[in-house]
Amino acid sequence: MSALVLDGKALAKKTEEELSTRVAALKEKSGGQTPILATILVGDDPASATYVRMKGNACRRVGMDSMQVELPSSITTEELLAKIEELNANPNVHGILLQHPVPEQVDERACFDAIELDKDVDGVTCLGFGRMAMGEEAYGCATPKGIMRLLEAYEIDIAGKHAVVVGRSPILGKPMAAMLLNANATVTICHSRTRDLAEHIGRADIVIGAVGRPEFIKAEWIRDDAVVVDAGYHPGGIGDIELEPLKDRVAAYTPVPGGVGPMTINTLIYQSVDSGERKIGG
Ligand SMILES: NC(=O)C1=CN([C@@H]2O[C@H](COP(=O)(O)OP(=O)(O)OC[C@H]3O[C@@H](n4cnc5c(N)ncnc54)[C@H](OP(=O)(O)O)[C@@H]3O)[C@@H](O)[C@H]2O)C=CC1
Ligand SMILES: Nc1nc(=O)c2c([nH]1)NC[C@@H]1CN(c3ccc(C(=O)N[C@@H](CCC(=O)O)C(=O)O)cc3)C=[N+]21
Repeated sequence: MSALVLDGKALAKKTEEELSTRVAALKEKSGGQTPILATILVGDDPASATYVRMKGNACRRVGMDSMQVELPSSITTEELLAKIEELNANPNVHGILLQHPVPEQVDERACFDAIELDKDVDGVTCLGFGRMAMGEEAYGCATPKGIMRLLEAYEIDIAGKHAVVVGRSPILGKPMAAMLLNANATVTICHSRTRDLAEHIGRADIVIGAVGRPEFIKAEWIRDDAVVVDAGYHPGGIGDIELEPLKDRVAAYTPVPGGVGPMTINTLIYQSVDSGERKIGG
């Protein structure tokens, strides 16, 4: 039997149609105002520049504006904090994205946490994470929230299932685990100090690959009928999971590309529209 393909690209496209309608309605009501997402790119890493450009393009597709801030790689923490404060104070800015990673002399955590909670549409602040983890209202961290939206759209059962998250980074693995826990999964979090990784993965009903190493998670570790979510992305369209041998024996999987990536961007835009509606009045 061939597996269900969790098509993030298609879901993102469909959602963009709904978002376009909401943005147009907001514009109509407010005499021309649209939600605005400010993106901050520090330095000249070409991959980061591409992602930020894709985020700006997605804003345009739904009729939103974006404000693209580009800063030199020599910037200090203080300078970046000052820029974030300026965007916090700008009433025309409804969401702020600080692209990760920033240069190593910059305190990324301090800069993420400087983002005002109601503009944290990428879900990267400690406060937003804490609220989300406690089940309070907050914008979700974009990649894990995008994965949750994808699983929900395909009516994948989570409650009572054993989910194994491989990776515990602040903007992916850790919030992913909290979201799955809130959805009543039994959650195992694996990381670089985990022993017997293959055995943990072998017990998973749902596997989330977020390791950052190409095809590090082997197909043979994953059991038949698992739901496989590959959050990894490497040049050439390779994920963190060896997907090819799984395609005819698991229950469902996210393709790379076209799975998690488009949902990350879509979630950022979705939450920016939510923020715009709250501030402009939807
Ligand atoms: N599609 C999308 O929208 C996005 C995709 N990504 C992709 O997701 C992947 C992960 O990204 P990110 O979370 O930022 O990466 P990080 O490098 O920040 O985190 C990687 C995690 O994997 C763990 N890890 C590393 N080696 C091993 C190992 N040998 N065994 C078990 N765990 C290990 C690390 O453990 P430890 O904590 O112990 O160091 C860490 O928690 C990357 O491929 C990235 O490109 C990321 C963000 C968005
Ligand atoms: N503050 C912050 N928030 C992020 O969400 C964030 C970040 N920093 N830093 C980097 C990672 C990476 N990331 C991706 C987004 C979309 C695709 C994506 O759409 N990929 C396409 C393919 C893209 C291509 O063709 O190159 C796909 O998977 O189909 C990938 C990766 C967001 N990130």
